[in-house]
Amino acid sequence: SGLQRGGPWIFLGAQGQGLFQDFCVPVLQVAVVDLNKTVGEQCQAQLDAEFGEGRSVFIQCDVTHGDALRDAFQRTVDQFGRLDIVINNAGINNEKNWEKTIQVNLTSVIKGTYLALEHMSKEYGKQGGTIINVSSMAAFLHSPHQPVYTATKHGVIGFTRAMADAAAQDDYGVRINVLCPAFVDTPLLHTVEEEDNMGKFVKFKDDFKQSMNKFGVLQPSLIAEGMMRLISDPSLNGAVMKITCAKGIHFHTYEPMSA
Ligand SMILES: NC(=O)c1ccc[n+]([C@@H]2O[C@H](COP(=O)([O-])OP(=O)(O)OC[C@H]3O[C@@H](n4cnc5c(N)ncnc54)[C@H](O)[C@@H]3O)[C@@H](O)[C@H]2O)c1
Ligand SMILES: CCCCC[C@H](O)CC\C=C/C=C/C=C/[C@@H](O)[C@@H](O)CCCC(=O)O
Repeated sequence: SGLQRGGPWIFLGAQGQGLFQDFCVPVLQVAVVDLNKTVGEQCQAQLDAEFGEGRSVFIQCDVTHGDALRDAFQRTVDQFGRLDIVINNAGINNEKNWEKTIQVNLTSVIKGTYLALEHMSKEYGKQGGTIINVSSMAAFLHSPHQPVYTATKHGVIGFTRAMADAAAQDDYGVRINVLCPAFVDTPLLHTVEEEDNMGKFVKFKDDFKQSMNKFGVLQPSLIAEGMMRLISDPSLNGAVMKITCAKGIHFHTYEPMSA
């Protein structure tokens, strides 16, 4: 991957579980892409403080706006000269406006992956790279309060595994993996309390809290560690990394299909 080269990253969905403090990359160039200006500027200020000015750029962008997303990739490449790592992390939890949830959590991950390939794949004459698509343990443990969120996170896994096969078979030089955290201590967790987000499923909020108590809540630093492993291990392609309090960082295994 580009990690050894300290190559440019694009990180879509900035709040990103407060991840940046926990990435220990010696030479870092990163574009933080987020809808929320305050969050994006805070991330950039953290990066400036940690790594020095000029290594990062904040690009305000709604990932559901196709042209804006394309521009965000182009601006990143214009600024840093190339792209090595893409993390499709932006996600929302909105069962009331569930079409938007599909747009952000699934459609934009697909678009972000295709744009990443345009800038990194050998198919396009580029040098290779690595992509992480963020799913969730919700894809493995169904719960009544998030049917559409759950569907999108299933979709992210299916899309990523199929694309990883395509990348390997057609020699894109790009590894594509998926990361599935359990509950993580970020603002997203609080959205389950809000009728505006959950619609009629808000009545299950106590069940949701019970699940959190049962399974525990992860700190963002462990998610950063998982991402670093996906980025730096050249053997990983099509991997489904799970991160839970009980088992830490581990991988889902699939039974081979019998004929
Ligand atoms: N927090 C958890 O418990 C948890 C668990 C499993 C998976 N996840 C996944 O991790 C990812 C990050 O979530 P988080 O917990 O850091 O949430 P968060 O709400 O703290 O951060 C998500 C970021 O995405 C940005 N974003 C939302 N919609 C956007 C859009 N249309 N365009 C651009 N940016 C947009 C937000 O502004 C925010 O900064 C999501 O995909 C989420 O589904 C979270
Ligand atoms: C409000 C939106 C936030 C979404 C929250 C997450 O996306 C949903 C996380 C859902 C479930 C987490 C379950 C965790 C379980 C584990 O601790 C573990 O016991 C399961 C182990 C299964 C395995 O690893 O094979």
